[in-house]
Amino acid sequence: MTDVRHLEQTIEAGRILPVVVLPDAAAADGLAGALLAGGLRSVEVTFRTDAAPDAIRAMARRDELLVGAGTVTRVEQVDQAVAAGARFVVSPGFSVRVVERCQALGVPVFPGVATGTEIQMALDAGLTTVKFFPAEQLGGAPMIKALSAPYANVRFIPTGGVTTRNLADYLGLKSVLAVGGTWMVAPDLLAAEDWAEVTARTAAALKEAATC
Ligand SMILES: O=C[C@H](O)COP(=O)(O)O
Ligand SMILES: CC(=O)C(=O)O
Repeated sequence: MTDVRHLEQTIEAGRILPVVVLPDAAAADGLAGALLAGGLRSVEVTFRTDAAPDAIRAMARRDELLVGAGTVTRVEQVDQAVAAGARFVVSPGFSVRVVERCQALGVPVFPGVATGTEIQMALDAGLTTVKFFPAEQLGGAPMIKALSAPYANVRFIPTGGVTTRNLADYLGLKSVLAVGGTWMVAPDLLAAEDWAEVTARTAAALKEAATC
């Protein structure tokens, strides 16, 4: 059983959760090294490609990196993710079945929410940290601020359209645990295995986040 508080503290320390879509698991170790070199200690590897389980397995070998699974929409993906070494699970939406499977396995889960209804589903399931997705399209930081009024104990991980341009708007909110995004692990960088640029963007993002 993973200590959720400790895990959330690790994610909150960097305040950035890179969302990785990796076409080929062969690039996973290079990517892990690039993120660590940039100063990041947590990453979400999405099940948007078949490479996800092998990529998670490869990245989870690095003890200093907290590796989670993203875009987990089905129960069998929870099992695959956990078997590969994922320490947390993220979904773009709220699935009762996915949440219950994670809870049965003792794996922290951050379901996606877009409305008060979904936040209440999370609260009913005993969860107080959720992904807010797709953040910019849903109204961005002002929307989170509005939702935080009635749901004062909920922490959000906004993802979707977050970049260095609007990072501070989100991280300025107490209710935001961290922001998720792809800008430091953009598909063109991963395809080119441009680890120097991944490290540079990661370090720049962390530097900016530290000022918020
Ligand atoms: O795939 C990841 C999420 O959809 C967020 O993507 P984005 O940071 O490129 O908007
Ligand atoms: C949106 C997101 O983070 C996910 O697909 O899990």
